[in-house]
Amino acid sequence: MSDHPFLQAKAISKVYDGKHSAGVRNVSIEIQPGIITAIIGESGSGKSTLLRLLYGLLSPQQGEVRFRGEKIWGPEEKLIPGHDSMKMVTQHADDLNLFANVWDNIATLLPNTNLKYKKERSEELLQQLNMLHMADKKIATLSGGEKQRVAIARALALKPEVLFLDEPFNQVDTSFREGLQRDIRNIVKETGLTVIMVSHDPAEVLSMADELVVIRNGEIIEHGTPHGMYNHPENFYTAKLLSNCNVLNNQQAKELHIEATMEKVVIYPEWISIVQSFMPKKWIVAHILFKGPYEELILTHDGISIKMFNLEVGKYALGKGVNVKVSKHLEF
Ligand SMILES: Nc1ncnc2c1ncn2[C@@H]1O[C@H](COP(=O)(O)OP(=O)(O)OP(=O)(O)O)[C@@H](O)[C@H]1O
Repeated sequence: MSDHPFLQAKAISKVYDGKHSAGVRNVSIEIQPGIITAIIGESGSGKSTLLRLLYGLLSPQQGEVRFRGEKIWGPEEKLIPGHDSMKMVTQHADDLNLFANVWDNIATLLPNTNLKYKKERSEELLQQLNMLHMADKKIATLSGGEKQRVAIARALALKPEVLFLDEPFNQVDTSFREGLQRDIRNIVKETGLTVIMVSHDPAEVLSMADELVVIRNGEIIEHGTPHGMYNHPENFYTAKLLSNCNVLNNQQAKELHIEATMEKVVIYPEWISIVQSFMPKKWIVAHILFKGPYEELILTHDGISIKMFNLEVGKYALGKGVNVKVSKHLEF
């Protein structure tokens, strides 16, 4: 075992020409092995830039990236940048041979020196990604989600230690996404693979990642577990990234019996519930958005709107008056 950190960025910066604020500035981060780390942030915050710097696709202008103590060289320093133990899959799954079948797309990456191993490893990869039944299918006939599975199997063929995923599920149907996310989690659990992913989808990162890293304007502002960050975000920016939350000022919050000391009050929709009460019903059901298993209700009162989830679908009609209770709130 080496004493070096697994994967570490030390004060790295990459600022694009002519854009003083765009890119990544003075970022230090240590990636833990064997878990899924997700980098999240609003559009243009520098997520992809950070991922590419860690992978060696971009060279930092300052600072350095080290993998097990070994420097990761960028494209300006090395003909084949990065490290053999790292692979990246983007949303386009673009290195597939469209005219070959699934099996050949994977098997061609494995050496011919041991044909038994080649067959067993191809089978294992297809099994891990639930594609064994599609081994004979031509890539061109696959759906976006199936292609993405093959791209991931290819990336894993030579057993890299780190897999980078850049918005990997963007082109994948929602129904297909959860299965793929589960399979990746299983691979991480079974093989000890390290995954570093970029995503803008809160549901995806909350369910997939072990560690979240939040980036704003090219700087890391906080990191932690999905559970911890969701329930106790240090920053308003993080709360907004992770939840489609209600934001009120402290005066408006008084209408919900919240005496806030700070200016902004954040209430996640699931922290609001309708209660039976003899008090006058002051909140009016202004909109109902049917979501299948639940409804999203917009309640209004005195120019204030709040959003909540209602599991008792159909119970509250438009225009009905209700009373509400808030179980929790955040202040910023
Ligand atoms: N090659 C480039 N040349 C100039 N500016 C760039 C380049 N690549 C990215 N940028 C700028 O750097 C900033 C960060 O971009 P980056 O792609 O890292 O953000 P992101 O958080 O991944 O965004 P998104 O979620 O929209 O993909 C943006 O303002 C972007 O316009």
